[in-house]
Amino acid sequence: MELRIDGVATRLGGRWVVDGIDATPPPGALTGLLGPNGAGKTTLLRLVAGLLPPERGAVLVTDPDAPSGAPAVPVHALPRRRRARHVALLEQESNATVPLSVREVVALGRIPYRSLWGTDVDDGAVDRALGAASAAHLADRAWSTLSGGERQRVQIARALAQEPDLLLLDEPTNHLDVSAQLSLLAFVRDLGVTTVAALHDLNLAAAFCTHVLVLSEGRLAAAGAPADVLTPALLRAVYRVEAEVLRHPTTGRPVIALTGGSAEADR
Ligand SMILES: Nc1ncnc2c1ncn2[C@@H]1O[C@H](COP(=O)(O)OP(=O)(O)OP(=O)(O)O)[C@@H](O)[C@H]1O
Repeated sequence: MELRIDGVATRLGGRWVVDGIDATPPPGALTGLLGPNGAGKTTLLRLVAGLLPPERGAVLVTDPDAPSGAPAVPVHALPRRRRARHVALLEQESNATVPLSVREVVALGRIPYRSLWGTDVDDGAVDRALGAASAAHLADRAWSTLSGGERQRVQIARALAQEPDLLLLDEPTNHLDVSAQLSLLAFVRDLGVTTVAALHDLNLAAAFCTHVLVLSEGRLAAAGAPADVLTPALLRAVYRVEAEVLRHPTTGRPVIALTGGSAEADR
């Protein structure tokens, strides 16, 4: 799915928390959404998901159900059911108390595909999603008994079960051990689906993302390939840290070595 973020801005609590963002994440690839706490990443993901209408600008997507060559449309104008089939958002918080099994939680991702009368669930899609998220072994467990990392895998499986054309992930590596972080990001990178993931780990972003968007106080501070964007000057300006940017000996990707604390605190 093609996605264009066109001058998007919105206020929350009377403040512009997303303030005029223009970006075109590459279709079919993994884009990292970076920036310090409070920079506006979650809010931008909710705008892109169509859950929050922008006060200014528009989030434009190609409608997969429209004839080819049809113009892009604002995502929040897509009918809800159609949007739910094509756009999946994995949010940061999950409710731990719902009395469902893991398989039932993942099957929630299939709701937009159900016929009006049917109770039919596409077990194949649920199984594929559980497998892809390395959560097949959890299928019969009660959701409320899972650890944080296990819950995160199941949430990812639910988003994948939706078989979206646009996948939006808010800190998907949260709670995951290092091996699960690597396999999740390798999986979504190779999925061929337009994916935007808010990430705090700059080295994971540098290693797996085709493109990164760096937000700072609601504005786009930089966008492009990780090697072009993740420079010491950018890290100092946006994160207030001192860092050296090395090259990975085998992949050639940037490796960020933090060398000092807050540049602000050192002043
Ligand atoms: N409902 C709300 N009302 C008022 N302010 C809000 C609301 N939701 C978010 N904000 C503020 O908007 C700003 C952006 O928040 P957002 O959650 O988008 O940032 P973020 O980059 O995802 O942060 P983090 O890395 O900490 O998750 C923050 O200053 C936050 O306090």
